[in-house]
Amino acid sequence: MLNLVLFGPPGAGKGTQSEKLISKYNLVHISTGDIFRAHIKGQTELGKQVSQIIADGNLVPDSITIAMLEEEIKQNPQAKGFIFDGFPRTVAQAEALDKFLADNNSAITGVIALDVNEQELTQRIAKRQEISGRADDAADKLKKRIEEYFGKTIHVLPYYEAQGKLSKVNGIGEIEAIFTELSQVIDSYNA
Ligand SMILES: Nc1ncnc2c1ncn2[C@@H]1O[C@H](COP(=O)(O)OP(=O)(O)O)[C@@H](O)[C@H]1O
Repeated sequence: MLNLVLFGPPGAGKGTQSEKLISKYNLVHISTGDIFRAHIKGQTELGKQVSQIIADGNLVPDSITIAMLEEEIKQNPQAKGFIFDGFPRTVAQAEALDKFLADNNSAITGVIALDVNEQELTQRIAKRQEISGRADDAADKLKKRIEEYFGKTIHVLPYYEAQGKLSKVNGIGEIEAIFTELSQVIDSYNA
């Protein structure tokens, strides 16, 4: 199995690159942000529980997020591997994912962090909001999301670095050029 964590701050391009990677490597894409948004749109119980938290730019509690993630993995028993996009966002989530995969005789293959500076992120998301209309893309909410990233999520990096699983790729430049670099890292896992 090829289990990849695509890591990076809001607006780093995780979604864009995930779409390209799943078709190249035949993986299942799990974006916790997309799943939450689908629940909110479908007005499910979970959706109602998280909609305000997300609109405010805060992280959803670990217990809710981890349970949802595990459910999503279980629903794809035929998967050749997964790309985790937007998960794990806390060290507790990373530990839970490791444990869940180990219990299923699997593991994270590698973690690739897309490196993008804060100024570029803010510009990209301002542009995206014109199209997405996402409430959490508004300037004040975005500020909160970036704070959550640098306050909590960034600590996931040393967690994986200690396991020797972390690679970094420059997330600024042409989409195709970044995709090529990501592919090179992934191909090196099997080499
Ligand atoms: N792993 C997670 N843990 C906690 N909250 C999450 C997680 N994934 C997504 N969310 C919630 O969904 C929101 C949107 O996530 P996402 O679509 O990944 O956005 P982006 O990458 O643009 O920040 C987050 O700001 C957070 O509120």
